[in-house]
Amino acid sequence: MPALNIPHLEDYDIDPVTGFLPREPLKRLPDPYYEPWECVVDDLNGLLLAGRLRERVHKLPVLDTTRLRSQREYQRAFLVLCLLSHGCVWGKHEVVSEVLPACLAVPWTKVATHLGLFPVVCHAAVVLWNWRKLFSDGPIDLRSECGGGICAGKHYREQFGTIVKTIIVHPTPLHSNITTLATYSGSVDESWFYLVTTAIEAVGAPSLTAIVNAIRAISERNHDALLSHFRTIHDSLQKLNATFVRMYEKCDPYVFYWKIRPYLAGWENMAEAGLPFGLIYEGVDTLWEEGTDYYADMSHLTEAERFLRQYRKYAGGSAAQSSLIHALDIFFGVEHYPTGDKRKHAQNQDKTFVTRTTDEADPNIDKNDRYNNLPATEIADPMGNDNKPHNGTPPAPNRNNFIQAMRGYMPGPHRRFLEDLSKVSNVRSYMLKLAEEEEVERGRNGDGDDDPLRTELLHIYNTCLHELKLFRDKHVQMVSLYIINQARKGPSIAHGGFAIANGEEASKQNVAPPTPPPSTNSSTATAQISPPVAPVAPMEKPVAKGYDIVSPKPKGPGFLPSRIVTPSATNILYPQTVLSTSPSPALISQMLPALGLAKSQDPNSSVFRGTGGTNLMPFLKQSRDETLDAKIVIDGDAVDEGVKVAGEKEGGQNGWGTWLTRR
Ligand code: HEM
Repeated sequence: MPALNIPHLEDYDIDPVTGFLPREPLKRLPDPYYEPWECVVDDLNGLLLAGRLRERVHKLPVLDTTRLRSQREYQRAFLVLCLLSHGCVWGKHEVVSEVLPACLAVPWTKVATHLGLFPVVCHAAVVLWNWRKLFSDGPIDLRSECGGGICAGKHYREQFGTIVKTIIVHPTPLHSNITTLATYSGSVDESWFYLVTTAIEAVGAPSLTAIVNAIRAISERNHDALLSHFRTIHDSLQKLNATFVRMYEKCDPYVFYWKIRPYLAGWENMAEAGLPFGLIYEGVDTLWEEGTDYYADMSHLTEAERFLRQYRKYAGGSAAQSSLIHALDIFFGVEHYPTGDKRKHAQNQDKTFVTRTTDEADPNIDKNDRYNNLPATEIADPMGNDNKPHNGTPPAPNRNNFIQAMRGYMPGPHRRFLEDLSKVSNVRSYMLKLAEEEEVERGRNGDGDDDPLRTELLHIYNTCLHELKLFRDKHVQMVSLYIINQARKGPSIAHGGFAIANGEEASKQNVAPPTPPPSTNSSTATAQISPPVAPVAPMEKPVAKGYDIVSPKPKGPGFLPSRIVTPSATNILYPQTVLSTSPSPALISQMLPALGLAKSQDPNSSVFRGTGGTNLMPFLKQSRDETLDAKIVIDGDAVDEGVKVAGEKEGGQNGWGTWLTRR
């Protein structure tokens, strides 16, 4: 049998201990030449709050990226440029900017190209390269041995001058050992959002070594070793799930949706957020290409085509870009298909691979979704490593959906790892072969007892898949709470904290004007308002509902409010004081350009978009179901029936997660 080309983690910038995370990211670029960038990052939150980030950015020189010396320096530069660029484009309560100035666009594009990325914020920037340890000898974890958690009541001996004191650290599972290097909003919620994901990468790291070792164990037919690697992966998956739900502890869904998420949006499918064509990278897409002396002749293009050529479109940051989850999917043979394509993993029915292609007409598939039109990917040689599929059936899984597209947003070496892993990962095929043997044995003896190790392997394979499916269950619940519920409820302070129209401008728009405080320069506030809103019906008597925003009964088309209530004593500095007398969230969304991706949505709407532009609920639920489909069934029984029942209780209708999402 030809030797398998099993990837070595180190060849792909993957650490055997920390996985896709570097041992420790660089905290600051060491060359003083890059201080102008670092200084703006130091002031980022303050500048955004003051509405002066763009002003400061425009004063930056166009720095040369050839002075960056190492991969870690490039990674730090990329994070810095993501922070400045997304801050600059989305602003804070400002009209979105569709041009990125050359001082950011040029170096960002160069650094991104070096790292194999697109110049847009991504999981690698804000999660993999955006943390540091608080105690250098502690773990990269949200549970710190130093602070307790797993070390109940640990005693520390600390020396104070000549006195040695014993300090008892009280155990609490809430102690953590990591913090972020930077955030857009300056909020602890944003830090926590990234840190939970960083910790997930850390607890998932041992599974990467186990994945490559398991593939090796299969090639050596070493079942004992294979079982041990499966156990490592199972352990990682359990920790991953336990870490994942800690998101609820310190990341408030409201803050996430209204204050954090807008910064993570990209410029694809973002017409509603104010970028209908994408973003112009000033100084990057010129007619002349300096390096090659190439002149792009555009004379054959229409004026409209030339206009559109100026813009670039990229999806925004999402943990869908986590190489860890992709690696697990590849290893277990989880197949993802275009959203709406309900094909099953045919193995469970007839032990063949799926053979249907996307050419078949399927009314559920959105043909206009570019993620549904990607080329098919290769899959591993099943079993024989001879490029011939197992059982002679054609391996034609077509992983051409959003999840596949997200690989374009991973660092080049990590993406290559996934590609190479796909070529050698024969685990599923092997497990199918074991399942066939088990079935034959059961047919013969009425049980599969002749090889308990084989039964155990099949069991743990399914149990791991069950954990992965649980992760996706919990994820769907989390997305409901953090996105869908927030969008439906609308901003909970009068105007989401955004500047609102006053005086003449407001009356033009039939918006009740707030009274500015005496010292306020009204022209600055009105300058923010641009799109006209549909006329609204005359006002009725206000209805106050405690701290809730007045929810008017919709009349007429859409969900435009039937009335707006005049604030009697408006105080724009403390808008909470006029909560019950403010315009409805729906109207606010329409009158303000500055909400970006944060929008209230019709509660009856069924389409909610992710930062990557997916119709997120059908997409995420399908992804979860596809994980379940990969389980191996023998004679109609899942090999892990017991686990399934227990898990379903946890993720089912009466679980605490469900309670949370109903709040
Ligand atoms: C507040 C927490 C979170 C929210 C609101 C959230 C939201 C979303 C959304 C909207 C998508 C759809 C894709 C898009 O359009 O961007 C998505 C996909 C995804 N997210 Fe999250 N996410 C959260 C946390 C996480 C964490 C901590 C992970 C861990 C790695 C994660 C992993 C994924 C993965 C792997 C996908 C791709 C779909 C799949 O494989 O099932 N998410 N997420």
